[in-house]
Amino acid sequence: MALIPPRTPTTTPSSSFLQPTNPTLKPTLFHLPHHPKKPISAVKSNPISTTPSSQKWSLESWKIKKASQLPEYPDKTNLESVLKTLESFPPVVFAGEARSLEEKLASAALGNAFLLMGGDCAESFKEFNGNNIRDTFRVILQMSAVLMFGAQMPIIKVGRMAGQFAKPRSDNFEERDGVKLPSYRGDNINGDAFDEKSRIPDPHRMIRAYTQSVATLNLLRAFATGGYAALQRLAQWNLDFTDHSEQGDRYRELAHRVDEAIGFMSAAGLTVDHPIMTTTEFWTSHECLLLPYEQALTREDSTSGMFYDCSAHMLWVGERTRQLDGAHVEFLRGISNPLGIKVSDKMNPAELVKLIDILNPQNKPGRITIITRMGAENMRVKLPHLIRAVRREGQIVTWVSDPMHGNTIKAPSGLKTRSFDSIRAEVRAFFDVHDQEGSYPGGVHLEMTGQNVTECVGGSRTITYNDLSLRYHTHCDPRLNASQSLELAFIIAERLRKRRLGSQQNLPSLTI
Ligand SMILES: O=C[C@H](O)[C@H](O)COP(=O)(O)O
Ligand SMILES: C=C(OP(=O)(O)O)C(=O)O
Ligand SMILES: [Mn+2]
Repeated sequence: MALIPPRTPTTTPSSSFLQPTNPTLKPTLFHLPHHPKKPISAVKSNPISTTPSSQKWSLESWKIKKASQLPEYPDKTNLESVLKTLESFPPVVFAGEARSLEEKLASAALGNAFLLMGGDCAESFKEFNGNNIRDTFRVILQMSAVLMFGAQMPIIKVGRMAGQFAKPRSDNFEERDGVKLPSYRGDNINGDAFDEKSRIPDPHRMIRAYTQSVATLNLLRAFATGGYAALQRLAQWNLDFTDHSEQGDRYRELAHRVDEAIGFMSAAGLTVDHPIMTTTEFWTSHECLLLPYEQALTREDSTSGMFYDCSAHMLWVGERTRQLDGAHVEFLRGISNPLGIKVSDKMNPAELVKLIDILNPQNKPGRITIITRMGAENMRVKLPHLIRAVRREGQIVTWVSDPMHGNTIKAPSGLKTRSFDSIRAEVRAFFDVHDQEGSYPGGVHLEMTGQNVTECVGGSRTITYNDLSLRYHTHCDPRLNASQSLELAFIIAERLRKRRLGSQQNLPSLTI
């Protein structure tokens, strides 16, 4: 893999990174056409202002666009020097891996695989240790086993891990007891302690985030391929605290059935020590928010001549930064990784069609995952129109539900939380709408952890408002704990199972 040329010094070293520093960098080579689609006729007359995708893209073309949610670094020289260092560092992932994830996502778009994306809302420097990484990985493996059992199709496992640091915020400031400070924006930008110094954006945090990402991915790869993830060990993934719970019992029962199936395969002479059985594939993703960092880790792939953001396999654009003519969309259209688009109830069908066209002009399957997050009621009203508009244009996308971000509420104590019931209701609405529209529910995107935290209320081991403060450790949004995650996986698996049986027997309606 060829590395990008060293950053050309800016003419005005102190200028904001919102200004172009080197407009002569090579444009990307776009993919060859894969799937012809109809012209975006419905959108041609749309007044929404856009970036013509014919305009030249470069690594820095985002800098002349309006960028929301980016920090203003006080010391620009320091920033430039950190970015140069990051540019000289090795990529975190390899482009070929991102391409292989894209292929898997293409099969989820057609209903032949299911995507499980999960991890912290915000990774943190403080909670960086092997046990946390292992526990989140382990609960994702457990959920994947449960889903695979129900769906009987491949489960694509993607962690919100090894790079999920930067956070978009609703408010630029936070006020406590009459003191007003800039908001915390993620450990790669500033600190969450409520004091003036912590809240100043510090570019050196990007170096720490990079090293943490690399170490996290190193351990994930070791777990995925070193024997920990072998299907024969399915029973051993059970976490201690699910031992005497409903979820633990259900999981044990499933593990027992898988063990029996493996015993049967082995007796029949099938090779159960094949890598398919003893290793797993695991990918990483995060929100493509902190553009200077993402640019610094973008490399031209020597095997394809295309640019890949090598900070993660998959990147997504957030609900707050997905403006058609904004900097984040401009950056993302030129990188070749598979992309997610977060979509709330504020998105209208014509705008979505246009955004997909900007980011995937060649209509490549697997390139675009639409992650809807709007609450159950909005979902039932809005999602059908989005699906129909995308289908009318012949655009191929993978539809995924994020049942977390449309359901955030404030507990009486003031802590942010989400109720398990509203999360389940949104997942149910997602499946109902896809059944109704004849489209494919391609996956789920969850904020979750392997730890026994008390951040979301409800679940079968009920967490109440009063319990929230017991183990509320998140740096940003409330996460499902391991037991709640597994419970949700069983609910989704049952829905996938019914869908499978329904399609086999042509049953008309399916319910959770
Ligand atoms: O994770 C998503 C956003 O960063 C988060 O929901 C914003 O939270 P806020 O509304 O407290 O700023
Ligand atoms: C910021 C996030 O989501 P959204 O952009 O959907 O609000 C997130 O996934 O943490
Ligand atoms: Mn979040």
